[in-house]
Amino acid sequence: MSSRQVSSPQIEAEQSHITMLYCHLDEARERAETSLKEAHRSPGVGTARGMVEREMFSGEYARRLARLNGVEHGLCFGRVDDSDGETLYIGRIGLRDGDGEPVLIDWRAPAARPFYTATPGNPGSLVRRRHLHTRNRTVIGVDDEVFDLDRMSDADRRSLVGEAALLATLRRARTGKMSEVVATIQIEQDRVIRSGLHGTLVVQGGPGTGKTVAALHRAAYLLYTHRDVLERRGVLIIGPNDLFSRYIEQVLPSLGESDVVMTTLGRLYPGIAATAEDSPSQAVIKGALRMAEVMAGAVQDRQRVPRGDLEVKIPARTSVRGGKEVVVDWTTLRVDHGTCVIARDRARALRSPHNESRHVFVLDMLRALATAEAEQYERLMDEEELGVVLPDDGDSWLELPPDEEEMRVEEEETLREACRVLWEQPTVRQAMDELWPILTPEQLVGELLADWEAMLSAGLDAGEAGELLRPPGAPWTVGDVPLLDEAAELLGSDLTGDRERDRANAAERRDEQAYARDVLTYNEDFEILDEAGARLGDLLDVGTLAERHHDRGPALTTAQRAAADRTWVYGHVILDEAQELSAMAWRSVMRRIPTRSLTVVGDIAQTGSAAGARTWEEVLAPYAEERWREERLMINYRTPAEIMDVAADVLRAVAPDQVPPQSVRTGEAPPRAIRQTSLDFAEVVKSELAAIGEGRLAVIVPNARHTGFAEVDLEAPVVVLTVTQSKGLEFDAVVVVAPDEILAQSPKGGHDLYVAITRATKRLAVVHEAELPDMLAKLAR
Ligand SMILES: Nc1ncnc2c1ncn2[C@@H]1O[C@H](COP(=O)(O)OP(=O)(O)OP(=O)(O)O)[C@@H](O)[C@H]1O
Repeated sequence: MSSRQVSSPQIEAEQSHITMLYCHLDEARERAETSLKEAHRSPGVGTARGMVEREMFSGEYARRLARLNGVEHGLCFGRVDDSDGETLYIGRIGLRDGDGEPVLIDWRAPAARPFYTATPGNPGSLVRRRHLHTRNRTVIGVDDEVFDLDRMSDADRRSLVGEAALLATLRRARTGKMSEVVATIQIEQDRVIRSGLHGTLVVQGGPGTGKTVAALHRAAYLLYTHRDVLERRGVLIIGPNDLFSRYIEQVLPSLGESDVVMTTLGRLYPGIAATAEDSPSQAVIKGALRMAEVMAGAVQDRQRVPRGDLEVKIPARTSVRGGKEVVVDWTTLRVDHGTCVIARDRARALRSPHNESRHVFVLDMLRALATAEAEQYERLMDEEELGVVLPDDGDSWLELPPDEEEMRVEEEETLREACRVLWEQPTVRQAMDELWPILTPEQLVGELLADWEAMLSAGLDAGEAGELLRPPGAPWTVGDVPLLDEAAELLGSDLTGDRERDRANAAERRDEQAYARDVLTYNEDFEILDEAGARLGDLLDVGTLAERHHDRGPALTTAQRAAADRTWVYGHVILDEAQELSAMAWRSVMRRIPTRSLTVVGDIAQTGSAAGARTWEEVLAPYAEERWREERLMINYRTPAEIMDVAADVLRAVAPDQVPPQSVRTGEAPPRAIRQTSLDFAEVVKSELAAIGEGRLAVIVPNARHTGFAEVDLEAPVVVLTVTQSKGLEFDAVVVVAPDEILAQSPKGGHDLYVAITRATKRLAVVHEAELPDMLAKLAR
């Protein structure tokens, strides 16, 4: 194979093709803009149907416009020529000319695949792969890889010069934001990206092997290939923290895809944004699967019966004083202990969520109270009758004995009415709330973790409870989120008062669905075609349309609806830095994807959380058993070989069974160690910054030294981070401070050190005061 840069006539030829493509893009944009404006002006606005149509059309056109705007930069980046003389241009989206002929192939389309998979040893039918470099809309360079010089024309052969597109990309200074790599996807990454939608795919790879970038391109590929399912159900991407989400947020929009839900483990439970971290020992306790039983125990403990009989005071006599009804006499109703136990057990036996079975418990208890009230009343009557002689009117014997069934119905009605009256009594409600309260997940978890005895009763041992005990109202930690999610499952929704509303809502939804079906049928002739020729009916389903009609506010995208709904079931979930998830966190994630259509991305060797994964087999066993597949990425695109050599020693010391990835680049400055009597890193930072010229630098410090640093701005030239914060990120230069303290800061300290030193793309300096750990012996002094 030869690889060269082509001469200026070739660049000119490519320029005219690129100019033509941008013309098509502009036209497509104009069409979308005009349609959007027309949709806003569409007739019938004001009527319900008009509003729905307007919402529906403008939503779709706005999305299409955003997609077209997102691909402006680097619209076309490649070209392949095959042995039959056919040429295809590869770009971020597909475009057709006026005759419907494809002029640009979407990188995700099957026809584009040879651009990524052809190798010198296995070129398929390709004779040449060309990378086109553009700035704005101008072609500034072209790289060719020629697989079959013999099959090229003489003119083409003469025009070849070369520089590997990949290496040029990798050498660029970092900006603080991850970029897409659509022009230089490598074969092993292509396999990950195009792996089928179904089932669980684990992408295991060392630092810098492109796991994150491949997973994001996979999201774009899956949305393109399975748009029907995935636009309806949504794609969820879960990252380790907000900083990481900010780092990757531009990748999908720049690939023309913005309709995904991006979240973190701390935000998985809607309404809570947990950022605080637990200590390693707390994380281990909260993360163990056993916590599911503890949570169930905590719920059971909130389904109480009194120690003895239940006694509830209710008003016996009231009188109106000063316009107000006041109680002048109370009476006590008593329900024996056994009856209370039966009521509790009957409600529990339903196996419904706590808040939903409260209804059954309360009804049984009200009946018992009403019966007690009736008995008391009868006793009173009997007592009164003892002293009173009824006048004999002589006729009473004539009354026929009442029919048994009639009596039963009458009694039942009296009982129900008595229950209803009792339920109005604050004292009765209070008693019910004490025995079987309506609980929110926040109440259950918050109160449990602030109550040592409650934790013991729920199933934790004294040591564990002591470890987790915290003041009421303490901030939520990331480790609390799976507990809240578990609690939400166990508690269910609060049904009191909601039943009627639910019923009304369900009826309204049915109407809306029928109406939406109507609109879609009505619009069958109303052909809105996108580039792929899809009609409205293909773009929107009845559910989505009905939902938009229902909201009546701004049209909600699937992503927006999904993000606000804890019980939303996604079409696909991508889990990054997945090695950090505890067993309880896996449980929460799996709830959102019962089909197990999941991409799990991570590196067992980088596990920093004490509750994190040791093997993928172990964490996936409860959910996917043997039914998952693995792709391994072995080439490190980030860290140069000089730094990776040092990192490999660390890995050997802390995880000898793990294989370090091979660096694709060499030739950067040797990483060095600087011993100082104080750990003042200002001078080192200054000299490293001068050495990289432009780009970004990170100082990675032990947790205990990370105090007083403001909110991290990844686009600033220098940031100071903990190892946890630096996970998944990269910088041109990295200064690691006090490696001995990083090693000692947690049971996974060695893994943390491995993560810290593999963040650099060019330069690494280690500042230390204590003796340098042996595993860093290869650093230059
Ligand atoms: N095919 C590629 N073309 C260009 N750049 C690439 C390619 N693959 C990876 N890179 C670059 O390599 C760097 C590392 O990629 P990424 O962050 O995805 O790795 P990772 O495996 O997730 O690393 P870590 O485990 O350390 O988080 C990024 O800058 C990414 O853009």
